[in-house]
Amino acid sequence: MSSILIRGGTVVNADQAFKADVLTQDGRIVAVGPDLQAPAGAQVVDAGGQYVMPGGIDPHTHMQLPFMGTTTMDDFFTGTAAGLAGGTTSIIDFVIPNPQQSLMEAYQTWRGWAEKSASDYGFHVAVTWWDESVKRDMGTLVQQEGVNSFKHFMAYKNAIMCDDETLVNSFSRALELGAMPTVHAENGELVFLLQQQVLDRGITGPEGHPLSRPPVVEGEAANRAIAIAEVLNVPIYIVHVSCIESAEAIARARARGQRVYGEVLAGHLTIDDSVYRHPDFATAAAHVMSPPFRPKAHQEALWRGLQSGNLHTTATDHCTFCASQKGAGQDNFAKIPNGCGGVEERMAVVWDEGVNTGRLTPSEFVAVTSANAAKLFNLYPQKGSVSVGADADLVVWDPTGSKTLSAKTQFSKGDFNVFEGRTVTGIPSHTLSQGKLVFVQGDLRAQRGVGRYVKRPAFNANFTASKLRADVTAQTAVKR
Ligand SMILES: NC(=O)NCCC(=O)O
Ligand SMILES: [Zn+2]
Ligand SMILES: [Zn+2]
Repeated sequence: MSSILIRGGTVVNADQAFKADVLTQDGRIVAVGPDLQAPAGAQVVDAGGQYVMPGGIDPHTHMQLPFMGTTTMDDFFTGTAAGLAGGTTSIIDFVIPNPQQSLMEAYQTWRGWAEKSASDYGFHVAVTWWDESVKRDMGTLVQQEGVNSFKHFMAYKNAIMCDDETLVNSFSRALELGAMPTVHAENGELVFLLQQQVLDRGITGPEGHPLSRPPVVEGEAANRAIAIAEVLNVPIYIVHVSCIESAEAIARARARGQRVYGEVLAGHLTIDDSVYRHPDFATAAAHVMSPPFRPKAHQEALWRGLQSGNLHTTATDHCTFCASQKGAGQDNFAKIPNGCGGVEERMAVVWDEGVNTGRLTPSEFVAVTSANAAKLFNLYPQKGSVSVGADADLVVWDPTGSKTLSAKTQFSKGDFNVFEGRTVTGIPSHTLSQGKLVFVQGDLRAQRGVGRYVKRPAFNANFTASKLRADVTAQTAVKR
């Protein structure tokens, strides 16, 4: 039996914050309340002056991803370990089948890769093509494997991009199954065209990347995906919302009563597009991800989206490539592998820029770093809540602790840190995963292979309500 008593802290949940001790036993929270006694043999963590919060859930990572001719630096062990160092105790990663590859085959491959994880994890599965076997496999994944969300890339033409026919088929199937469709919203045809045009103008460096993926390209795809979801009466989740255009598309749809949810990345909240004009190729290329970082005005709109409740989760899209991998696009920005890190820094960056500036309360911070993702992907309250019976995935958060983020001190295997030199105030002092201390005052004790695959059952309430609404508002024929 292993037990930990976290004493003297302020428990922060998404709905309230209160002074209480937290007792864990065998991987679960068994008591939350004042003046708890430590059972014999329990370890005691002094949380005086600190917050005790649900461990972060990063609903968008890519560990060990084969992408654009190479594979990310962080695998499932190093990436989840880096997450634990930053207070993130669960990730939801992506199974991405090649077009024509069976979904089940790809799913089994990713499950194998993920066995080395140090923290708990789940998978969204991408639908990159369509036939009857895809439809059948979606059913197996939901009903037998605990996958309740499917991803659709509206970009990456000639690779994993979905056309509208696939979107419509897959969204319809997701509705039948009670699974959440999610989209990477960028118009891949326009990106393809603009990449050619920018290259033809002689712009071959990383500064061409944002020129080929302007906000309107993201806005068009977000509007299209939302419209398809509206017609089909299915909820939809838009990943890495980076700009005013797509944030407004979500806000408009929600104002019409549509169930649309939005995710925003720590990077898009804090980094602007000036990085692409850095004179050093490696520095500029290290920031190449899609959608790209945007002019500053977009950042404030994303914060307002989180504050207003029109955007719901914060993620990282953690997808690390090193300088030599990014060098594949030395003469052509379109060949630079897309992706940046952040799983280790998300919590601290969102706290520092969100809570320390008064944009978010500590409870709102918990909502956007864990509880909302847990609710949207049906993990709540097992995850995302400090309550009796929940998993003992916790972070003890020191609001006065400070550190300067850097590639030199990060645990992530990438050789670059997009938050380099940023000093953040508010950092984890302790992280607990499955009731074990895995990070203590800078000492990372992550263990390879102890992370568990977490099954996420199909949805009920949102989907039942959407179906009921469709029935109530159904068109009727005139009886003549
Ligand atoms: N975001 C990115 O640039 N790389 C990972 C794949 C994706 O999420 O689009
Ligand atoms: Zn994406
Ligand atoms: Zn991604």
